[in-house]
Amino acid sequence: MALPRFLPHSSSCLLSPLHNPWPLSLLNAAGGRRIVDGSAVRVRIRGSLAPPESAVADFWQWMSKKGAVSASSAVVKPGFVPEGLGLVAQRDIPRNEVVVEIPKSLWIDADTVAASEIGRLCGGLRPWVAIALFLLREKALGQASPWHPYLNILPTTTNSTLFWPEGELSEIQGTQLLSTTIGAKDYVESEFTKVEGEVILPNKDLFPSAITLPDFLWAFGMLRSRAFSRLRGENLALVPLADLVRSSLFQVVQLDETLNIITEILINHSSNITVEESSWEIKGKGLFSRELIFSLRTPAYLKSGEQVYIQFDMGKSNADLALDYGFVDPRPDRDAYTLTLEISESDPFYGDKLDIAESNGLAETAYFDVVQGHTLPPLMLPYLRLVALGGTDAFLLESIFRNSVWDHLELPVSRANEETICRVVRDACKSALSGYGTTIEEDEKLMERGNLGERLGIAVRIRVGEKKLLRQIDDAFRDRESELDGLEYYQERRLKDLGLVGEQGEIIFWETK
Ligand SMILES: C[S@@+](CC[C@H](N)C(=O)[O-])C[C@H]1O[C@@H](n2cnc3c(N)ncnc32)[C@H](O)[C@@H]1O
Repeated sequence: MALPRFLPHSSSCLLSPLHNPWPLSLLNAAGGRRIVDGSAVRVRIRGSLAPPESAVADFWQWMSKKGAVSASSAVVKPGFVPEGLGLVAQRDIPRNEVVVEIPKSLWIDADTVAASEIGRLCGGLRPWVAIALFLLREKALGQASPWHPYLNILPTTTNSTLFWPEGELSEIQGTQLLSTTIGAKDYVESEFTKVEGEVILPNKDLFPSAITLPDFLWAFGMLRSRAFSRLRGENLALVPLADLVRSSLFQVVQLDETLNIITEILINHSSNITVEESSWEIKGKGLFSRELIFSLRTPAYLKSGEQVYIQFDMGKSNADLALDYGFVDPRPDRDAYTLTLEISESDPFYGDKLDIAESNGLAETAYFDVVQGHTLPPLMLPYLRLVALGGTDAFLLESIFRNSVWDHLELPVSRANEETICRVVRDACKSALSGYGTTIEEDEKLMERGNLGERLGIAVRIRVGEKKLLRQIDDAFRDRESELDGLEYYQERRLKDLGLVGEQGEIIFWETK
C-alpha cells in the first residue's frame, strides 16, 4: 500500500469558497478558560502596515464626495489600529446597527473591469486575474486614476505567508503551510506568465508601466485578504471602506500555569458573532431598489473608539488564516492537518477500488482534515481500509459485494488489513514529523518566552499545531495497533451472522446433540 501523502489541498481552488470541513465553535471558551471584557486593554497605536494620515484623509473625502458616507454624521471612520487601518466607532453603537453602506458603483468587481479601458481584453480571464490587472493598471496611473484615493490606502504588504521572504519561510520548514504557500505562489506565477504573454505585453499602449510578478502577487494577496466570503470566485469584489473591518479573534493575554487558567480577551466582547454572513448583506436601494448596496452591521455593541469586528471565515484553519490574512487564532481548535490519501494507479484492484470510492462520494485522491481534539473524520478509516485491501480480503471487491462493501469497510476487515493501515499511517506521521526544524517542546519554550514578533509568532504557532496533530494521529493509530488482537473482523462477524460461532467464540461446524 502506498504511503499516505501528507500534503495540502491543491492550489487550483484558490479564491473559490472553501468547504467547512469541521464544526468550529469559535465562541465557546474551553473548560478552564476565563474570558474578560476587552475594552480595558484597547490599544490605539498606528500599525506599521498603515498608510500615511494624509492618504486616509483623502480616502475619507473621496468616500464623502461619492456620497457613500456623510463626513459629519458617520457612525464609523477609518482609523489607525495595531494591524493597520480599521473601522472605528464614532459613538456608542448598538448591536446590529448598520455602520457602512457602500453602493455597487464603488465596488471593484468584474463589472468595473468590463466597463474600463481594459474591459475588452479581460473577457476570458478569471475574475481575480482581471481584477488584479485592473488594480495594478490603476495603481500605475497614480493620481490620474479615479480609484487613486482607495488604492492609496491599501497596505503594501500583509503578514500573509505569501509575502514572507525565504528567511522567514524557513521558520515554517516541514509544515503543510509551507507547501500551500509555495503552491499558491506557483499558481500566481503561472497565471501571471499567461496573462503577461497574452494580455500585458501585446497591449503596451494600455499597460505603459511594467507589471511584475511581485506586483501581481500583491494584488492576489489584497484580493484574498479583503474580499468577503460570498464575494469570491465569480462574484469577486472589493468593497472600499467595508474592507477595513477587522476579524474577531480571542487573544490569549495571560497564561496562569499554576491555576491552569488562560485569561482571554474576547476582543469584540460579544458572544454571538458566530457567522460572518449575518454581519453583512447585499440589498437593493433607491428607486425600485435598482441600486445594489453592500450593507455592514456591527454584530456586537461597540463603545465609541472601538473597532468594528466581524467573524471572518468560520471554517478556515489556522494555516488558511495565515495564508489569506497573515494572522492565526491562538486557540487550538483552528489547527488542522490534512491527510491526503490516494488509490494508486498501480494497484491491481485500482478500477474496483475507484468505483467503490466514487459510489461513496470519494475519489482517487481523498483529503481528510484532522482537527485538534476531534475524532478522526468518519470516512477516513473506511477509505484507508479500501486503499489497503488486498490478498485474501480482495474478494470483498467483487461486484456481488458492491452494495454492501462500504458497510464492511466501516468495521475492521481483517487483522492484516488493519495492521497495514496502522503501520502506513504511523510511518507517514513519523516521516512528516522528521521534516520539521524544531520539536514541540522547543516551540513551546519559544512561545512561553513570548515577544516573538508577528511573523515568527505565526510560524511557531503553525508548526507546533501541526506537530501536535501528527502526534494525535500517531497516538490514535498506536492505540489501534495495540488493540488488533481484540478487534472483531469480517470473517467472525460473518460466522456470527450465520450462527456459526458459539458462546465462547468457538466455531461451530455442526450441531452437537
Ligand atoms: C479586511 S483587511 C482589514 C483592513 C486592514 N487592517 C488594513 O489595514 O487595510 C484584513 C487584513 O487586516 C488585518 N487583520 C484583520 N483582522 C486581524 C486580526 N484579528 N489580527 C491581526 N490582523 C488582522 C490583516 O492584515 C488582514 O490581512
